[in-house]
Amino acid sequence: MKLHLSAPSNTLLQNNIQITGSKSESNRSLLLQALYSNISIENLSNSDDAEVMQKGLKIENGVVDIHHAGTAMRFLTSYFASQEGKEVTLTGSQRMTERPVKVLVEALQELGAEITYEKNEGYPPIRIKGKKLNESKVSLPANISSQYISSLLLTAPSLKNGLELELVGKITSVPYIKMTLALLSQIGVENSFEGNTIKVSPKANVANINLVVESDWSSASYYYSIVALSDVGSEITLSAYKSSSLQGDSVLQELYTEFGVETQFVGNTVVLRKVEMPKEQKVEFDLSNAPDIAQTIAVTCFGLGMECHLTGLHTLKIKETDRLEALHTELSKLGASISVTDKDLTLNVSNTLNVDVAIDTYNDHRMAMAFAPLALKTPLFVNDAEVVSKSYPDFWRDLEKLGFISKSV
Ligand SMILES: O=C(O)C1=C[C@@H](OP(=O)(O)O)[C@@H](O)[C@H](O)C1
Ligand SMILES: C=C(OP(=O)(O)O)C(=O)O
Repeated sequence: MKLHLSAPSNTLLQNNIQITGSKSESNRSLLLQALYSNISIENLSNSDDAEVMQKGLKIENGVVDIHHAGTAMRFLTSYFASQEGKEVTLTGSQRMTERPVKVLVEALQELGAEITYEKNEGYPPIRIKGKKLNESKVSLPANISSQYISSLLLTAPSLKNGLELELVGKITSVPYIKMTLALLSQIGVENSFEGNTIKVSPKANVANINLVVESDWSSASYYYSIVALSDVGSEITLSAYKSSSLQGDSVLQELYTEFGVETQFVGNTVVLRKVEMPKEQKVEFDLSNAPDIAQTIAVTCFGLGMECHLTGLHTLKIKETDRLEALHTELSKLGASISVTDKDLTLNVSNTLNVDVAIDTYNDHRMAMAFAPLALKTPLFVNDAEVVSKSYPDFWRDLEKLGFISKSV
């Protein structure tokens, strides 16, 4: 589906949007629920990634296809490795077969798991024969993806002796590890994270508990961008959020003050309000703790004609697409002056803003959603717009609620 997207006739925006549950919290909660059946979940994400996770967890034997869902691929690897009697092949989309899992597979093998590669060493598809994992200590590199660590931690309480992880190197995407540990704490699993060591105690049963998933902050980022690019006085209310969030992307509240967006909590909603911009016309952010909002921020800066220097982006090359290359290509098409390395991005001021550019999305939901707010500045096309369903299936419908005009062409 190719969409042509243009601005609302009134760019003084006023609306309420209900955003689906965090896919990160959902997929963690689902895995814990598979281990402890008396966990219930509220505000589960309606995303493709949560759907494939639910389907995957039901399979006992055979092929589990998790499409583009990185969390499902990584979380299910430890889960199936520790499930005696189950034997599965975990696979996914073409891109998933290019996203590395070696660090996780090797850590699990050291714990006693039986996992083999079906095609290329280090990458899915992988064949897993579930076994009792008897070892309880392992070290692994922590600078490639935090999902490997969360994967081990989620399965840890079901192991006979729990788990002790030693993280080697600079730890990336730390808030996601803390989210995993916080959810373990919520269900009563003891854990600690001191220096480079994480310990999780075993737990046979948990008390009945209802996990309430907060709505997705990464999805909220597109509204931060929309408000940043709209008229002073615009206001969008998002629900349902918690003032003490487990999601690292809630840092948007601070970062977007640089773009004239104020955030206020009213009950379980956040109100985003556009105020006068600060004088500073350049931002520098280290996003190693919030990699999923890099695309949103780069596009906001371009739309506002601001310079930016984003660092800590070393994980972006192995996500749904090489996001650094994708940003470079698509922002250049629009007229940006941009340079990228394998870990940072620099946007210089450019006076060009091309009209009706067709944005390619590279099977990456965040490419589609990050560029959409730019329609407030110039009409554009979005190719393969359906990719948004990976995390936010209602995205285009919600933009229409704000008055954006989207036409399938
Ligand atoms: O654990 C999680 O839920 C996630 C961790 C992050 O990945 P990395 O740790 O690979 O950066 C993030 O990009 C992804 O969208 C979700
Ligand atoms: C990187 C992402 O997802 P995953 O790694 O779970 O596929 C994302 O949603 O931006």
